[in-house]
Amino acid sequence: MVEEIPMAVAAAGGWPTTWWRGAAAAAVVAWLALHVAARVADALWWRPRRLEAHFAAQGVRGPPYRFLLGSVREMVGLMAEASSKPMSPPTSHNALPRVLAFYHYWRKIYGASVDEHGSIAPALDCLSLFRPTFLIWFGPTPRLTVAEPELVREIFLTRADAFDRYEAHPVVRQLEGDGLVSLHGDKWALHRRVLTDAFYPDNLNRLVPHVGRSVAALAEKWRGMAAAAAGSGGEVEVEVDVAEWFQAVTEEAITRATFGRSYHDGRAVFALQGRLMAYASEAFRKVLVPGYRFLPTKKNWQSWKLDREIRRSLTRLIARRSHEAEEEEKAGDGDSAGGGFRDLLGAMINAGGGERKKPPTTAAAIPVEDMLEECKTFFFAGKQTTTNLLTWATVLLAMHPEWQERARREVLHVCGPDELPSKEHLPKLKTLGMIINETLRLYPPAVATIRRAKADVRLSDGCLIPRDTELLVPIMAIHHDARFWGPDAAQFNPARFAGGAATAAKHPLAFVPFGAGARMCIGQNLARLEAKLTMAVLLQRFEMRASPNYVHAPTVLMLLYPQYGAPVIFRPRSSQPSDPAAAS
Ligand code: HEM
Repeated sequence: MVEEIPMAVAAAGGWPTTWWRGAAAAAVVAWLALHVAARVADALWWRPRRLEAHFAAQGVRGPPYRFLLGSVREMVGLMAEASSKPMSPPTSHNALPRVLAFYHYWRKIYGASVDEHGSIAPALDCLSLFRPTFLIWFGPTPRLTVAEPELVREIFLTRADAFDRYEAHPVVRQLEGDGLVSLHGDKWALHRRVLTDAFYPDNLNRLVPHVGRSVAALAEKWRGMAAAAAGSGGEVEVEVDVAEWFQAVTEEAITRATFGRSYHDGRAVFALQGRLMAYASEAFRKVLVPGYRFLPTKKNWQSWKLDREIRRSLTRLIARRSHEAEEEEKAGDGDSAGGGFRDLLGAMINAGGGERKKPPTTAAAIPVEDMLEECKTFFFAGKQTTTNLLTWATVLLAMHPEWQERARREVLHVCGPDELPSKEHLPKLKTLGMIINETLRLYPPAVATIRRAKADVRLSDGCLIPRDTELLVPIMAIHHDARFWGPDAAQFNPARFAGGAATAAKHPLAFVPFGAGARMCIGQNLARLEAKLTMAVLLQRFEMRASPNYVHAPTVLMLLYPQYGAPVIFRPRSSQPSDPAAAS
């Protein structure tokens, strides 16, 4: 062995040089390792500790930061425990402790002290004014929870330029698409400008007959099921899980809104998108397994294949629509969506104007790739959110027969017992509007939203929020806060909205089911239209009551769901319209 050394030394250019090089390399490696270790230690330990101290100095407290995990383990534990038991009592709407269990628990411990009259405790520093504000840790990232409407105003409206939309996890982004929801800067502004017109009520009103017919078709099916149950000796009624069935209504509406006259092709694409979302939601449950979405599992293969298929179909559809738009332009016919309806895809294609003369895959105002992502976003943002609203509204009407009867009287008075509600009818359904608002207050489909400070931000009260701090706005907590809604905050009382949404609470920003400011939900008119229309058609045709199989257990998995489904019993009303169009 000993003799071999000189040979190796010779081969490497001699002892001294090799020794020197080896030592230098080792030193560099050691320095690099130390540097990386210091950076990692700083990111995972010292920085969180410094931030903790920074916030503590401003009077903001929270659960202690734990290495790497932050508050996640406790948060998951609190949420799991809360969702292990249904609501008690079962008719209660005090759902906050169950849905945002971590928030409810920590707010009691760390929220700024407030006396029993709701006054701020004296001698507190600036941020304490924004009761209840406290700090939690999403891994090593600080997350300030902010449930004070004045501060929400600053985040969403007056200082919105200082905050960015939170960057969702890649699995969530795969679900929601890289459309409006996740865009920033000029690209977001362009898309928002191009799409806004299509969401104006005058345009959406053209969807009323289509959506109305799809609800009536659903009602016909349920009537048929009730008749079949009676035929086999049961009651003339049917129990359905509305959380499942309403998906057909919302899918129809968002497909029409997105594709307009290309509805049939669009429907095929969105059917694929629905399957893709089912796979992606499964991946979402495994989100804590790093890299899971890249593993060549059978499900992942299938979802990659589906994704390719969706892209191919949408690209073909866009190419065809672009060509048609060009032909119409030549013929001087500007009505590219047909029937006067301005659909979202058409709006994006037409945004190119003169650019459209280029082949559709080259640069246009909105490139094809971005249109694809935007269509995905509409499907994600528009379908499940509205399904949840319809579900909770139906559950609440089933739980509150007095309000159900009041709403039915109004619907029968305005629309009659046989007619499908029209666009002229909808604004007259005031009670139904109040019920929908109260549903959005108690059970907001989007329970929270997150912003990230783009730079160090000093708020108007003088408090400093360091760059990259996330701000969690727990929409549901604000909606349930007795300081703004009064002592009956946890009760179902649509009458509080009799004077409109802006004045229903003590603060106009205490009701934000669709967010606020420039990034407010672009689809809220569509969601409200679908909700009013669906409820009106069902009230005309059925009496509804809660099923004994229903377990009241709202829970959150991205959105607010009924944990064990939403079975509701529908009994057809005797003076029943039979709508032949709906049955077809
Ligand atoms: C009950 C139903 C709905 C609820 C509760 C809801 C809720 C919300 C909320 C809270 C935001 C703002 C999030 C934030 O500020 O971080 C938002 C944004 C958005 N919503 Fe909705 N939404 C609903 C229906 C719809 C529908 C039908 C569409 C149809 C396309 C839609 C599309 C969007 C889009 C694209 C954004 C992002 C807007 C932007 O950043 O410019 N939503 N939604």
